[in-house]
Amino acid sequence: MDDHPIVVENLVKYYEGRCVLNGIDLEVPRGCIYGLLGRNGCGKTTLIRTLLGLEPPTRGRTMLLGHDSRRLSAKARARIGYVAEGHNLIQNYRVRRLIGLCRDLSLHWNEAFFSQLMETFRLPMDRKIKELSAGMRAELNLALAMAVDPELLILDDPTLGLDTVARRQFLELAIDLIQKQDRTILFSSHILGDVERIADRIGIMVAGKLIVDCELDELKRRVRKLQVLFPSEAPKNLYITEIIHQRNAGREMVLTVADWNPQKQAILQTFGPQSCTELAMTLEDIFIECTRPATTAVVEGSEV
Ligand SMILES: Nc1ncnc2c1ncn2[C@@H]1O[C@H](COP(=O)(O)OP(=O)(O)OP(=O)(O)O)[C@@H](O)[C@H]1O
Repeated sequence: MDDHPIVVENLVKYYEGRCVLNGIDLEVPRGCIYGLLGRNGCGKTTLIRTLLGLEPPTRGRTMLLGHDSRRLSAKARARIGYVAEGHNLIQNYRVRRLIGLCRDLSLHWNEAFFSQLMETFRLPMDRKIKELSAGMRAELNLALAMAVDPELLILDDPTLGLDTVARRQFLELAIDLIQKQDRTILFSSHILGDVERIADRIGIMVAGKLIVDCELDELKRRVRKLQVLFPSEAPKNLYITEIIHQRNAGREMVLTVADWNPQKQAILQTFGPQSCTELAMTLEDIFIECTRPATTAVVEGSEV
């Protein structure tokens, strides 16, 4: 359990009779930066809130740092940093006062690291929270979450509202934190380039299910996009399993497939293609293919 600060077992969550988390299993290893992806409303925030014990599961359970999320002690909570989506902070407090309050309340406050963050973000200490821009609020929230020197940092869309420079600074800080101290980070984001830059493990959720859960390199190795040209009309059905997406246009077929291997290649060859060219894929391409409405393929559980 210690090697996996986040454990999710068969998690099911219903809201008003509607299933929003549908049997999620997940283990995030220590020292990992886990990027949680998914289209709007697929259940990322609900999963994160359940992990933190802010929402009860309907079935299954979640564990943080070896403790059941529903019974996290104050001591365990002190080892976890959390930035909620939307950056809710006490609006009438001035920045300086809020920082003081958080410093007083926290069991572990890393002043040196916090000063480094404030040096980076340069926030106006005497301004009220409600007078800050959305980006400034995001920066303050991040700084406060990181300053408690968390062993586990959970961030729900943390760079929402940050400009390009601030986003890059945040990503560098996150990498710093993880490399120096072997901490674990789980973050959700819609900015695929950022995720690709820092995450080493990826989860992709579709309609409450975790359809992808593997290392980023592994995901890129396993999901292939092929442009295949046939002498006559491209066949409608290749009888190859785990096709994520297939688009036919006359003699041409563009195929996105999980777990491309020699057996599948041999099946393709029986259809006598003239040429088969592999197309480069970014994480964003893979994400788009995996979250298309017709997608049923699953790329998960690949323990590397
Ligand atoms: N308190 C709630 N009561 C009822 N339904 C809810 C509640 N919270 C979330 N939902 C629903 O659960 C589903 C998942 O929402 P959630 O906020 O987890 O998605 P998300 O992936 O974080 O979306 P986004 O990327 O837009 O933030 C949505 O259909 C949402 O409307």
